[in-house]
Amino acid sequence: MQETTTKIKIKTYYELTKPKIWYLLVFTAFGTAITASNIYNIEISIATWALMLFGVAAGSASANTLTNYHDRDIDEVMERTKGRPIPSKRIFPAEKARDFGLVLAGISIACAFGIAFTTSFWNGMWCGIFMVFGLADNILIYSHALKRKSQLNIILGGFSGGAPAMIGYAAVTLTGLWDFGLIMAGLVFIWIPMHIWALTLHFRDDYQKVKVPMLTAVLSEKTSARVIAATTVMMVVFSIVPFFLTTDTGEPVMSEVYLYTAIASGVLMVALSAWVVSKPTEKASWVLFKFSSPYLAVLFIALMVDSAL
Ligand code: HEM
Ligand SMILES: CC(C)=CCC/C(C)=C/CC/C(C)=C/COP(=O)(O)OP(=O)(O)O
Repeated sequence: MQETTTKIKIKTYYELTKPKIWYLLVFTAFGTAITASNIYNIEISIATWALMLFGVAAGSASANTLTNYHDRDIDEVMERTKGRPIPSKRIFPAEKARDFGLVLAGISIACAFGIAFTTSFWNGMWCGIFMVFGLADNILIYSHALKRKSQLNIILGGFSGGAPAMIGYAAVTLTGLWDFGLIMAGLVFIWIPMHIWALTLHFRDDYQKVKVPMLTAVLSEKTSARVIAATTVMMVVFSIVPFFLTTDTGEPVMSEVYLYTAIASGVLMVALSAWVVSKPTEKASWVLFKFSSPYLAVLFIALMVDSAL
């Protein structure tokens, strides 16, 4: 049956937001909220869930849409991105995408601050602050300011990756926000280099074509593979930190369930990164990249399960 034009348009705008990416971003907010709720025994209202999850989805979708709009010139050239809605003219003029992204940004900020009415005033204020920070860091600092200029673009531009986790936590409680909340957001931040540098090693020719200085598109394949392995080891070592955290009553927040999950999944990632070092081929880096998202999801599942035990 012929798909209606409206249905095609909705699917195209949905595709523009890069849903595969914000599914995981929303999942980190969800996982952080469940973990905080279990540790401090706090009930999360339906209204708070709705504002938090929809807000993070809208915020991440907005960031992805507005960075797609900003990068429409290089996306048209890169093999990996030239089929996207803006370069392929399935959304035309491109300003329609920009306006869509701006509306989503407004909705996401309203949702985040709205948590002031469902949890409490300062919870909502902090959620709003983290949302504005996430949008600004990803759109302005990463995409506009650093992506085409600095080999460390994903470092300063990567803090936004932790914003959903901070929003998920602050939506539930401000107790432990700057230690346990920050650690969970830090799991996402420290995961980014392995995640993206494995991908950019795989697509190095694409990035060289558009002169985007991703570190592993600029360094030699051999050095890039070593950098990826080093960031993977750093990520795996950091992933064990939650096991040593305690509440202010000295209660450990995690048990061996989380510890063994983090170690087992970490060993797999280190082994994959060792494969990239031994054979810095496009295939090895692609496999490491494809495993990176499930790996992060497994860590957040372990946090949720262990905090419920
Ligand atoms: C500065 C930070 C980041 C950069 C530069 C980055 C870059 C990328 C790129 C270029 C892709 C491939 C997209 C495509 O070809 O369609 C990708 C995929 C993805 N990213 Fe990231 N990313 C970053 C942070 C994050 C964060 C924080 C998350 C979630 C917590 C995330 C989740 C994903 C997911 C789920 C995919 C799809 C993976 C797959 O296809 O298996 N990314 N990312
Ligand atoms: C709360 C909030 C708003 C948080 C925002 C966090 C966020 C959207 C992170 C996504 C980062 C990301 C996937 C960048 C894509 O890089 P790229 O544009 O270089 O990828 P591309 O080459 O595929 O276009």
